[in-house]
Amino acid sequence: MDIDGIIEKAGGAEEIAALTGVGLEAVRKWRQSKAIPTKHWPALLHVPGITVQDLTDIETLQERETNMSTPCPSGATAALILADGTVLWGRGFGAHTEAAIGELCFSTGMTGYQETLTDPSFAGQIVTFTFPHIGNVGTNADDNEAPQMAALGAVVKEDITTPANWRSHEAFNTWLERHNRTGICGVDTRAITRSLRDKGPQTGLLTYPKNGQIDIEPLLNRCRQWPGLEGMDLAKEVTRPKRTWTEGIWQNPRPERTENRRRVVALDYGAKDNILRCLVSAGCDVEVLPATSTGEEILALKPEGVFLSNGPGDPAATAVYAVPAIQKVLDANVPVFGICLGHQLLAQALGGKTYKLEKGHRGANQPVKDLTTGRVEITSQNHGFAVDEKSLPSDVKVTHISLFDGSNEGIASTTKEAFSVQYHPEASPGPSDSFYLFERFVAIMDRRANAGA
Ligand SMILES: NC(=O)CC[C@H](N)C(=O)O
Repeated sequence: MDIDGIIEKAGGAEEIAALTGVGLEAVRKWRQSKAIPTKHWPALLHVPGITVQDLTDIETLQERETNMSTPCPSGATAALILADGTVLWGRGFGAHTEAAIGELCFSTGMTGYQETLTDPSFAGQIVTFTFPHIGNVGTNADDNEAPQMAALGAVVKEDITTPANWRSHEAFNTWLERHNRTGICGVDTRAITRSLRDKGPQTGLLTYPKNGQIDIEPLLNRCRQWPGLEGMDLAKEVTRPKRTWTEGIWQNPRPERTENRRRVVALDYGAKDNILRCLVSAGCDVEVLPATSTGEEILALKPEGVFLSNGPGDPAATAVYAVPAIQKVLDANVPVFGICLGHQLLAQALGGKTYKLEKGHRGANQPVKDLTTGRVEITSQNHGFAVDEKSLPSDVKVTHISLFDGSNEGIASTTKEAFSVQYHPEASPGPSDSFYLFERFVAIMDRRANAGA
């Protein structure tokens, strides 16, 4: 509500002047300056119908207008613009850009910024890190989850310092620049996080122009025109060509199984490399196929199991080509294991639906309960969509739930060898509580091989 709205609510300028005792002249001044000095708040709050929320709304509106008309404040070289009109000025780093536009999200992980930014699931998104010291351990050649950086940009609190870690090969800002991606620091990441938690997902625009000229109005319009992630199939943009994957994880919780290895086809909807490493370490020989592979192409490789990877975008959009392929695999009675986007695709292939979460889960400390064992796992997560449990047919059971908001975190078919989880058991970054799922997948294939299936 703006000033005029408040005055109207109180019955007009004369009325409000009389009720508050501030005088008509003062009320006129509020109108001109579009602000109400806080010293007048207590009197205003006695006016029937006027709430603290009304007055804070005005403050926010006014701040926005000041922000928008302010030319780049001294020292600021970049800005993060939100679709609701909020402008956060800061210092840019990495590659210059006039406008990087995407869904603004936040991740609460305290480690693993390099893994997060190279996780293809973040395509179409700008990541705000709630942990303030991003870039402090630099970057290295081993921690990428994919060769390209998928996230559109990074929003961080503190300035990027000289890397302090023996594994660092390159400073975070030069690494970002080499990946042609932009960062902004010096912004209030807590305020962004609160706003995203209160209002839900929002479009953000990151600008760090070479010439230093930032004109907010046209950029805000561009930001508002971005259609949002819903309906976007991004898996086909980040998927990689067919390849054989042979590398296992570096710190294997168990010795790698060298005998009776299982032939697995992994569908790459935007797969993180560490998932493929986990499959290899658990005992799989992994052939990776691109996202759009058909059921026939998958089955032609005679897999003993099919793995469905994580990935970006709206699972309902990717389902158009992925679900028919997965259904072919299920019809052929080949065991299926899915992670994150793979979980959402399996749920749809089994007859369920997905929806956009009001508050996405992103971070490495998300508690999940395994309903079959009662055990609680601390998991790594990164998703903005979820499986709608109400849409699941009766032959699909819920196996895991989030202890943060009760949303679905895992399913299993009661008639097929198919199961999946919404979280990231490969945990890169994150705790390795959930490695057992890779072993569970291999155990299913072992059982079938031993039974001569
Ligand atoms: N990490 C993932 O696979 C994310 C899946 C999906 N893009 C989501 O946001 O829910």
